[in-house]
Amino acid sequence: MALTLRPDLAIIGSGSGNSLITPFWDDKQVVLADKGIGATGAFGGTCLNVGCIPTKMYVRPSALSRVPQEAAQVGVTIGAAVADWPAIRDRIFARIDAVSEGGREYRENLDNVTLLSETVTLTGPKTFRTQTGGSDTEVQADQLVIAAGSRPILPDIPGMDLPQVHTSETIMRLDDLPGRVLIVGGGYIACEFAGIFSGLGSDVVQINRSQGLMTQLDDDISDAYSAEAEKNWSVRYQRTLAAVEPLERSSSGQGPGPESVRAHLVTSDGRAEELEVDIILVAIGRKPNSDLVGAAEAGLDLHPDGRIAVDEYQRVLSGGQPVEGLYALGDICSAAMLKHVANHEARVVAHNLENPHNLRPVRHYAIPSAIFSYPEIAQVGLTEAQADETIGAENVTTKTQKYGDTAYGWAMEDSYGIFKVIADKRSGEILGAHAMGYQSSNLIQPIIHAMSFGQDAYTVARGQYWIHPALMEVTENALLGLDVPVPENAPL
Ligand SMILES: Cc1cc2nc3c(=O)[nH]c(=O)nc-3n(C[C@H](O)[C@H](O)[C@H](O)COP(=O)(O)OP(=O)(O)OC[C@H]3O[C@@H](n4cnc5c(N)ncnc54)[C@H](O)[C@@H]3O)c2cc1C
Ligand SMILES: NC(=O)c1ccc[n+]([C@@H]2O[C@H](COP(=O)([O-])OP(=O)(O)OC[C@H]3O[C@@H](n4cnc5c(N)ncnc54)[C@H](O)[C@@H]3O)[C@@H](O)[C@H]2O)c1
Repeated sequence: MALTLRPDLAIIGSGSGNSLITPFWDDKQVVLADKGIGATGAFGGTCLNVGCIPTKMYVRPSALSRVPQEAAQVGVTIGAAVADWPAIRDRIFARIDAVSEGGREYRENLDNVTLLSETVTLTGPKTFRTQTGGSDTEVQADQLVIAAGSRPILPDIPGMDLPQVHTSETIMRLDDLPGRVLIVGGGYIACEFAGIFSGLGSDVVQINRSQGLMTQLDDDISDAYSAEAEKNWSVRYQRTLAAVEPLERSSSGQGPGPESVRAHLVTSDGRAEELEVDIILVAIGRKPNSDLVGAAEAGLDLHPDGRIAVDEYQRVLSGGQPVEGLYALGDICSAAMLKHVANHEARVVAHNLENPHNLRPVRHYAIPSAIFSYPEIAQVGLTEAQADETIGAENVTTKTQKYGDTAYGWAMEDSYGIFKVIADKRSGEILGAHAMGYQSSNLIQPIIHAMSFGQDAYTVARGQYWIHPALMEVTENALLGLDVPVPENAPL
């Protein structure tokens, strides 16, 4: 028999959606539905279980494994690093699994929250249906938030169901460090895992369709990063994966191990190549889960890439009009699939759910991101090409500061770090920044701050002390190198 729940609020997705259950709802009824994520069906969404947090917890040991190399450049000999994959993996997931399980238990034990650990499908704009314990449950909510995220894309080619073929959802739980890894893709996930595995000691081959890695970034950064990556692991451009086949150990016990696979690659000019590896990571993008929740069938508007369409208040659109009390947030609707964006949208949605007569808009300006690869990359705002197109190249000023030309860069013996700032030469307005190098995700924060609060480049550079000789002088010097006006009574 069908059970019908009529909560004040229903949420699909326990990632960023979980944070919507504020004290405001303590005396009201909430339904939270999540099917679980990754190999363990975990509670709490992508970032915690299979995304930002575990990847960065792998980045740290991988970076430490490179210390002997870096130390040698400044005259210190350290013995070869040995990465203990099971120990690294277990440290990471002991912490993460406990947080995820604790989060699930907390929600299960709240009197005002019903947790449905099932896949749910919309039956109308604010109703959905699930199967729990063998009986249908229908949820008819006063207000509904769709925060169902995104999932990895797998190409439709032979061999994608082999156990050696992974996405970011499974690769972090491997039994052992793989000897030979093929990474398919040249974006965020591919570049982060290429950095992780090569640092820990695997032989990494990364293939990408285009010429260059992270080609969506500013050209100078994409070029510089690609050049560094080529030094640190094997990179092959203009190739795609066509098929994967399993390889068996020969009867003589010789040849590839029982768990190897042969990857069939195709070059852009049609040549076939083969590669034997232990595992393959496919990281060619993610798609929004709007199909999983049945958004189109429920009459919701979708972008061509499958994202749910929302207005500036994160209200879901149907026939071009916002549906009252229906919101979406995070990867399922956002152009920027980033956790800090999903978190901001969740704060806006939380406010709007609680204050339907005083809606607040989202702020999608100066959205930064970092790629925690080796080297690390960080970016915010326009690329130089976008700035040229937006305000005319004659009005654009840029400065690229090398880490190696600052005092701390000398201390590090840095040979590759760069920090590029782009500004409007007429006003000093900062339009963007793009950096590659040690801690670039931190060095870029003053630029994000300045762009968010409308501070001009000169004032930011000279209106505050910069600690000498900290690495942050890279950012200061980049700003000082811009050809921008000095405001009247400018700080000295
Ligand atoms: C490997 C990796 C590394 C990343 N690193 C970073 C980083 O360093 N920095 C950064 O800013 N971003 C990073 N991201 C992106 C970031 O993780 C996402 O942008 C963010 O987690 C999205 O949050 P969300 O709430 O929209 O979705 P999610 O956290 O994915 O939550 C959606 C939930 O909905 C559930 N669900 C989906 N469909 C249904 C359904 N029909 N019924 C019931 N439940 C359903 C899913 O199981 C999931 O738990 C990374 C992503 C990946 C994959
Ligand atoms: N540090 C971070 O903030 C972080 C880390 C990981 C993921 N993310 C988020 O997750 C999203 C998804 O990451 P991603 O790396 O999967 O996607 P991506 O969009 O960053 O990169 C996809 C890559 O795959 C290539 N590609 C696409 N189709 C292909 C095909 N058929 N064959 C071969 N190559 C193909 C593209 O050229 C591109 O290089 C990112 O865009 C980002 O928003 C963020």
